[in-house]
Parts: sequence; structure tokens; C-alpha cells
Amino acid sequence: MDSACKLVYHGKRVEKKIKLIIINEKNESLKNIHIKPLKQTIHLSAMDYGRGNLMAEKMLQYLEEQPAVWNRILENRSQLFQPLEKKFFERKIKRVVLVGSGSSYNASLLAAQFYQEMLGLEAQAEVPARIGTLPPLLDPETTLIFAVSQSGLSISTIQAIHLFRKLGFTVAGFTADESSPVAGACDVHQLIDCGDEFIGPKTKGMTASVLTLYLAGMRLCSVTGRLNCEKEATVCSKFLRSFAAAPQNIARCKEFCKANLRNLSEQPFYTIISDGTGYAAACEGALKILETLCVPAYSYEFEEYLHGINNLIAPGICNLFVPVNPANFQWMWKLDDYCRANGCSDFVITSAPDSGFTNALELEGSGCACTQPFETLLLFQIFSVLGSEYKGMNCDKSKFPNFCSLMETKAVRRPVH
Ligand SMILES: N[C@@H]1[C@@H](O)[C@H](O)[C@@H](COP(=O)(O)O)O[C@@H]1O
Repeated sequence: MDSACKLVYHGKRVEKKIKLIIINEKNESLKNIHIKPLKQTIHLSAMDYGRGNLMAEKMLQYLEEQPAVWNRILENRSQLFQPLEKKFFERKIKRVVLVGSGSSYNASLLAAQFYQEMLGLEAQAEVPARIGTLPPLLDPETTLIFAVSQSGLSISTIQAIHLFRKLGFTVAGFTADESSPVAGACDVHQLIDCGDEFIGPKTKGMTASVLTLYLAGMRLCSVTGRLNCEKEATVCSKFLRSFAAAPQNIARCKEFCKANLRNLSEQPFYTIISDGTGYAAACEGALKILETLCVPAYSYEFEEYLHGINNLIAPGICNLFVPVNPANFQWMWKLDDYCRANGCSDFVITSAPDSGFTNALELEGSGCACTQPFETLLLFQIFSVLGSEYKGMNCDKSKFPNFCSLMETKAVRRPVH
């Protein structure tokens, strides 16, 4: 290793082997090395080497890759969805149930809303633990199950797949790893083509999951005649508009975070208030803040917030408003004004044109609420990087590194050969 190179361990928990990647100063990978055997779990970051927070750099790099990842998935959609198409062509699908945890649940929530609002397809998202008595109420002939797991390792998702398959349902598994247990347990695997993401708090994998689910639903509806070419082209043009705006939006989010870094980062608690499609995107925003800054962050649907949650209003409370639906703008201004008057620190992030909020971070949008995760979510991803860096925290370092193995939430990845 010459002096211009640095040695990086990508923070992944590996049982049998550890993968070290030598990269140059431009972050280009020069060589991969596998070392074995290694019995204990270790988490190293560049901070541990005293060379700045490389994990934050890595997370930033992943999130900046997003527009390229989205465009690639959109461009390759006719090939990408062949496995799904082959399996479900000619099936009379009436309903889709999406199952996933964490970010994959948030992606499922967004997709369910998209299926209903944009495709007229009945859909619902559930976390595996809440499937409960649902399966016997569904018809396996007309209901399709989408199991979503970026890593393909979430145990409760695997259990849900087994349960549904035992009852005769067909399950499509959406993962970024075709050799993962989730992929292997399903009837058909659908790739989330986001590339590697060796950082715990996911960015490009989550938004790539959303897009893959959106497009998979569109594909199903177009092969079964529910979606005509014209509507498909209109929706795709919205995606393209949103993706094209992303580099500029990323730059604006960085400026905004840097300008408000201290005030934003030193908050003990974050309340995110949004409406419509913004709510599910805000759930992911809250999860990102919580995972990286290790402080409570919770997202509320705007109108729900008014029913009791308003008791939170007090000095020291930080509200992040994400207005989406123009019908609510005036009502939300009122809440923002009220919160500010009662000592809250409020910030407003929107990609809706002419929202009329003062001091809002205004991002470019497609004009369609379905592209929220490619627009306003960027702010939360960037804040997770810059805020954790400001607080001197390694964004990839779990507070309790052995938590997943202790609580048995993740399957063990097969060793690298
Ligand atoms: N902390 C992680 C989350 O960040 C992740 O979203 C979730 C689901 O992971 P996967 O999508 O790989 O199933 O697992 C854990 O809970």
C-alpha cells in the first residue's frame, strides 16, 4: 500500500472473513483483500485512524450516487422486470401486499400509496410482525406478496415469506443481493439495482427500493392492460424531471444544513410533520436522523399531529415541516406560526411550488407528490451525514454493535468465497 492510499474497513459485520478495500484519494477502489479467520466483530472507521470521518464521506458518496442509480434503473426497466413479468403475466392480480422492516417498510408504504393513487391497484404495506391474521383473509389467486429487504437478511421478513408461501401465495422478493436468504426463499427474485452500500443507514438502497417497487407495479399493470403507454410515459417523465433536479437539490440541501448546522444538530428531539406522500418519506427521514444522530426523531401525519401531539409544543422542540398538499398549506402555516410563537425551532423543507412558507428550503420537484422520496428526503439524508459529523459521531457506528445478533433480527450472510 503506498502512502497515497488509505485502508478502509467498510463497517460491515462479517463472521468469517473481513473484506478490506484499498482505495485511492479519489475513492476509486484499487484492490480487494479478504482476510480470515476472524472471530470477533469489529467496527473501524476513518475516525478511528484519526483521518476524518470517512464513513460520513462514504454515506455522502452513496447519497450523491442516487440520481445515477435512479436513471439506470429507469432506463433498464424493460430488462430489469423480466423475472417478475414472466411469473405474473396473465395473472389477474387485484391486490398487492408489501412486507418489509425499517427503510424497506418505508419504501413499501410509499409504493402502496403509489399503487393505489397512480395505478388504481389495491395495496397495503405491513411490517412482518403485524401481518397477524391477515393472510387467511386474502385470496392467494389474486393477491401478490412483495417481500422487501435490501440486504435480504431480515429474519422476520423471511418468516413472513414462508408463512405466505405455505398458504399458497406467490411471493416476489425485492433485494439488492440475489444470493441472500430472502431472495432464495421467494418464488421470484427482483433485483434492487443500487450496487453495494456498506453503511448501516441506507440512502441509495432505500430510494432505489422505492423506484424499483414503483416500476414493478407499473410493469405489472401495463402487462395486464391496466396502465396504458401514455400514462406510463407521463409518470416516467415526472421521474426524469425529479431525477434531473436532484444534483441541484443536493447542493441546496448541503447549503441549508451548513447554514443551520449548529441549531439543527444540537436538538434533543425531532418532530417531522408532513402530509400526503410526504408522510411516508418523512418516516424515512426520521429513521435516518435517529440511526445516525442517536436521538429520538418521529414523524407525524400533519392532521394527526393536531390531535393531541400538539402537547409537544414547547421551547426546545424542533419541528421539521414537509408540506406536500397545497390544500393544507394555509393550515400548516398556522401551525408553524403557532409553534414558533411558543418557542419551537421550526424548519420547512418543500418541493411544492409556491408553498408560501417563510424561510423554507425550496427544492425543485416533478410536480407530482409520488416523487417526494427523490426530493425532500435528500435533506434528511444530508443532515444525517453533516449532523453526525458535527457531533463527532460515526454515522455507521451502531450504539450497540451486537444488537442484531443478540436480538436475532438478521440472518448470517454466507461467507465470501
Ligand atoms: N437498522 C436497520 C434498518 O436501517 C433497515 O432498514 C432494516 C431492514 O433491513 P433490510 O431492508 O435489509 O431488510 O434493518 C435494520 O433495522
